[in-house]
Amino acid sequence: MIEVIDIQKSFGDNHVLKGITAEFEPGVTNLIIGGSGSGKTTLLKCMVGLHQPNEGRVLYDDRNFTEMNMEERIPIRQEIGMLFQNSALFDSMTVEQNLMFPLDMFTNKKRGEKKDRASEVLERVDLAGKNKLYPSELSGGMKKRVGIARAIVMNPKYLFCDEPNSGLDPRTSLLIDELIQEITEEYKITTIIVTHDMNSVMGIGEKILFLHKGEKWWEGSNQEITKTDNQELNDFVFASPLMEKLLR
Ligand SMILES: Nc1ncnc2c1ncn2[C@@H]1O[C@H](COP(=O)(O)OP(=O)(O)OP(=O)(O)O)[C@@H](O)[C@H]1O
Repeated sequence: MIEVIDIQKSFGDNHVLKGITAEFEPGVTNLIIGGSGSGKTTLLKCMVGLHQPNEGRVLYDDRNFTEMNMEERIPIRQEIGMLFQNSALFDSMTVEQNLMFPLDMFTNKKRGEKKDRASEVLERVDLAGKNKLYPSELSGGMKKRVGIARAIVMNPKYLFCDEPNSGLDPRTSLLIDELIQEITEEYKITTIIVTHDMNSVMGIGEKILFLHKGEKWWEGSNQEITKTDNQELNDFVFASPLMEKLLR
């Protein structure tokens, strides 16, 4: 479980996060949603240590990440998988080399073991046999799958996904969402997804945190989100006329 307790973050005079407190459970997909500029990415960066919050704490299974120095954070960092918006694969490396990169960096496994692990995770994301391809030879959806495979290659306890559907068509988005949800359940990962995609919210929003102007405005599930009378949340959920038609 990850807990954030009273997280505050400012950039100069811009008070972006105004005291966020939340819990993220393992084995379920936790979504952070909100309008542009509401502070979603800033919260995610505070959680993984890319930003230092001005106030508050981030606890990884009761371990106070915020007060650790760089060296003390290493074991927790190794338990974190990250899926970036653009998949962030190394273009000059094959799929297999991309997958072996974290294993080369952080483990003493033998080459054969690393290759086996790369093949194992590729199979898990339905890309068996694509080891020798380069990212330029893959579709956007396949790149995301490789990104997911790389994020889980170290068997993470925690998985952070920043806009996992950006740039994908609706059908591929759905498949990527389902894959993330399956992996989360299967390996009991604490998964946190930053998104503003309402399809994802309705599809895999088991636990949803809605940020508004740097505050936790609402939290609940996708079952509850369409029934709230919270005005700002309704404005977000029903921003598209299609959602209005389908869900009202
Ligand atoms: N490194 C930074 N330096 C200064 N200001 C920043 C920095 N990062 C974010 N901000 C500011 O923090 C606010 C929240 O930005 P953030 O990226 O967290 O929002 P968001 O909810 O993720 O938005 P979006 O959905 O558009 O990605 C914005 O006003 C932004 O300008």
